[in-house]
Amino acid sequence: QQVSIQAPQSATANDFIEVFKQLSGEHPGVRKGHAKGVCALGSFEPSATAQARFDTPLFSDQAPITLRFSMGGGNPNADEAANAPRGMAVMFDLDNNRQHKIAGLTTPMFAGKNPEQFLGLLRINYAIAQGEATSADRKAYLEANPEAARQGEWLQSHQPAAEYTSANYFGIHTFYTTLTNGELQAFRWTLVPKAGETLLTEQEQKNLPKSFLAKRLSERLKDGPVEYEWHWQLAKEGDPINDPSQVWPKDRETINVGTLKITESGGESCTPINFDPNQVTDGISTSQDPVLQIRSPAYAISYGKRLQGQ
Ligand code: HEM
Repeated sequence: QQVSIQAPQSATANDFIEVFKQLSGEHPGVRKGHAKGVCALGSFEPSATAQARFDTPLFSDQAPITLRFSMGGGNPNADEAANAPRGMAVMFDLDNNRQHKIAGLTTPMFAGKNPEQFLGLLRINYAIAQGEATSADRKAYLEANPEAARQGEWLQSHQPAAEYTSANYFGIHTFYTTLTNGELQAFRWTLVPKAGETLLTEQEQKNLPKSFLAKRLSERLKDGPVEYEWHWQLAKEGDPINDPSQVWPKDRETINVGTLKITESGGESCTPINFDPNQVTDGISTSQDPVLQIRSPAYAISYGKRLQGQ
């Protein structure tokens, strides 16, 4: 197979399921992305500011939440000390049988401005693993597709968090919310641990076993709940809406829309959930970010396969 430094012309949800399988092998019954993870439970308390400014049932009342923390990638035995993205997914159980879902990463940006750039990067990684391409090919690809390089650069220049609950998680994509005056406002979210970030030292990274995050989580929760503030950054005219490889300027107005409190971990309550972030409640809508859009069919294929034991 010829290695191309151009991103492919097209990328389908099935292309991703295929390349995840190539990169990580077949693991029947588990998620095709973020295969390794742990469930948690808790509650969400909206802030008075969120209730005053945004017209959505997401902020009507306190709500139970079901969460899953995970390692990026399709390997259920992933090394948790690696400089790799981690995920946090939350389902909010709202009144009147409504639900809202979010799923973010520990990196502020994604590895590509569109699915094609990300797919090209994964294909080069696979070609390298097969001995059919070299790191020079990868470098040439990233020079031709600089947006696909940003997430990797960020990961190389930041130590991973010491615990699942001591990291910031970024929603990355743009969503819209309805203001109480009826206008639409574009926003991006971040979950910020109230106790702050703690990072692995390079020494710990070398010595830790492959799996330590689920244990650290259950030990942490023995000391009491862990809390996150949920920050919504509001767009200004001209901010990139549909490009998840670009972050917005830090000075944008940011609202603390509420507190997520995590009380328990373990069990299987999150296993049968498809945390598709396009499944939003009333008063919230999705942007046309093509990476956000392709997540629905990719998650649905993965969900269907794992429910069938494939
Ligand atoms: C082309 C882009 C992407 C593809 C093809 C993709 C694919 C997948 C797949 C197949 C799953 C497993 C779903 C399941 O079986 O329930 C998954 C899980 C996940 N993805 Fe993505 N993803 C993409 C982009 C992103 C982005 C941009 C983020 C964060 C902003 C993200 C965060 C997550 C998280 C946190 C999970 C784990 C959810 C859980 O715990 O169930 N993904 N992804």
